[in-house]
Amino acid sequence: MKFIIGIGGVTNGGKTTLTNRLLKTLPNCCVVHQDDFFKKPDQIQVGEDGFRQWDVINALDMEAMVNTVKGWQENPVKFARSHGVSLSPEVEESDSEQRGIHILIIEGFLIYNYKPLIDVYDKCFYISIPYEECKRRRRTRTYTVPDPPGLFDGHVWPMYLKHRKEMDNNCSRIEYLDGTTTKEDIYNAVYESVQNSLLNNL
Ligand SMILES: Nc1ncnc2c1ncn2[C@@H]1O[C@H](COP(=O)(O)OP(=O)(O)O)[C@@H](O)[C@H]1O
Ligand SMILES: O=C(O)c1ccc[n+]([C@@H]2O[C@H](COP(=O)([O-])O)[C@@H](O)[C@H]2O)c1
Repeated sequence: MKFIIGIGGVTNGGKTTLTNRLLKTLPNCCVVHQDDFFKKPDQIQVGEDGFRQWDVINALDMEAMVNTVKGWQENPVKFARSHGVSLSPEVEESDSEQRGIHILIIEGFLIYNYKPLIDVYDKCFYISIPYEECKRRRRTRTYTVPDPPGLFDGHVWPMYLKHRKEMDNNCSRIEYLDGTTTKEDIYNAVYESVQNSLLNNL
């Protein structure tokens, strides 16, 4: 069985933290990080506001991201091996590539704002945190391209609000998580919800 989990959420909401924990506990679990598909800085347009427009879907090579997801869908065993993910004995010892549960986590801040991806998820999660907490966490973070002064209020947060509205209209299956509760509580809620869905799908 193949099963795809979406972990979306606002920047610094805790997506990577949650994903890394799930990767350690879910069987045969691979990941696709949306951040790995950012285009190069010289390909990112400068907007009328004077900022490079990083927080829009065009800043990402979404075609390449979808192709990576398709690669997993076509052969999750091959994908796991080529990404150094260890497989359960049930899968390793079987002659059939189809045996066992294969899980893919798709993690990122705009994973529910791109039409070709919306229908791939078996489970959709979204982590939110309030403005002040988001701004505080973002200040402690260094991206490959550091934030210029004013980027958060001038671009990041307004784009988040816009995409959030778009996403709420696009996808009705999302389970919302409060990113200000503890890492442990968030992980437990998601793990339990995934387990229930896996049992129902068997
Ligand atoms: N539940 C939480 N409570 C407090 N801090 C958190 C929580 N989850 C993540 N963080 C912290 O917030 C920051 C951003 O987390 P990260 O998982 O990298 O976010 P994202 O991948 O959504 O951008 C990190 O410093 C992380 O330790
Ligand atoms: O990873 C990069 O190359 C990169 C370069 C410039 C900006 N980013 C920021 O990455 C943010 C999304 O990632 P995340 O992990 O904070 O959800 C988004 O708000 C962008 O402004 C990321």
